[in-house]
Amino acid sequence: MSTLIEVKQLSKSFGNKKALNDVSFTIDAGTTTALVGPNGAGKTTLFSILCGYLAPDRGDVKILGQPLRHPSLFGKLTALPQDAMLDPRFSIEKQMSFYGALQGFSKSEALKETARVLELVGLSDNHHSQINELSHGMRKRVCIAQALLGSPKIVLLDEATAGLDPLHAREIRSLISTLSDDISFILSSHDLAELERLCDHVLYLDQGKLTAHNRNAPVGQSKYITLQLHEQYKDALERLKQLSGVLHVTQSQNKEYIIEYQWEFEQFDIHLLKYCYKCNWQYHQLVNGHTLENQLFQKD
Ligand SMILES: Nc1ncnc2c1ncn2[C@@H]1O[C@H](COP(=O)(O)OP(=O)(O)OP(=O)(O)O)[C@@H](O)[C@H]1O
Repeated sequence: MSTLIEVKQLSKSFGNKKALNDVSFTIDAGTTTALVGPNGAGKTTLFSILCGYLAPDRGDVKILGQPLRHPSLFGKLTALPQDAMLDPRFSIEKQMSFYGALQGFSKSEALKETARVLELVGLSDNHHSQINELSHGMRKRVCIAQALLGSPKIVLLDEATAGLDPLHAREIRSLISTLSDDISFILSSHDLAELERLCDHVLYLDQGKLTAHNRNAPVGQSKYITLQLHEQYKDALERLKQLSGVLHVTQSQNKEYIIEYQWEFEQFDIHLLKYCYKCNWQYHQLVNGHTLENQLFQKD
């Protein structure tokens, strides 16, 4: 698997404030990465450095094997900033082809490229629409289309679904999921359930310090499954501990259990579901591994 981004010992301060403190990680091709962290953790600073908008104080960054701001990276890494704005005075086609021209496309190529990306985001019928004729979800899709101009390999999306209603947020998630076969996305969001569905690699930043998690990697000799039941059933914790193959069970929150089981146990999920059925428990959700929230915030 080829490495898309390699960051070594990256630091950035604003005055006395260490926004990024000795951050190192790699991102491989074909992964969708979540960038998670509380307010002020350093996410935007990291995005800004990767985009070349901000220079780091220290550290080494390679994107597609090249140093930051290398001319060959132009158009290969793009970003949708958190508060991307569209100009209400111009049609979508006009704005997009303008951005295409800034990327070096001729007028006719820019129009062709605009048509390509608008089709990708499902807005082929809206070339001539003005921004104020579009819903919030459609506007967000236009911004994503803008980030797709020139067929980038890496796209950074800062809070791509923030402020959208559940339906439009779902539309955007499904769009990202469809496009992620060809593009490696790095998504920053405060919505852990959203990142859970879309990402296989998590970068967790807190006060400028980073820990990385591979959500699919088995740990040691056991595996984990997170079970959410519909109700708080009597003795569920004790009964789950009795199930064959189970090594350890913790109750992470009301109605939710993290079950550690023997790694060689095949189809443990089916085994567990049959057990739920036998106990007359209705289950709400079954997630292989820890839920992202548990993985990041629970010490067990
Ligand atoms: N231009 C700046 N000048 C001074 N301090 C800054 C500047 N940019 C960021 N900081 C500080 O650096 C730290 C990291 O900020 P950053 O915006 O990267 O966090 P974030 O994780 O993106 O936060 P949020 O989730 O709230 O968007 C914060 O303490 C912030 O106040």
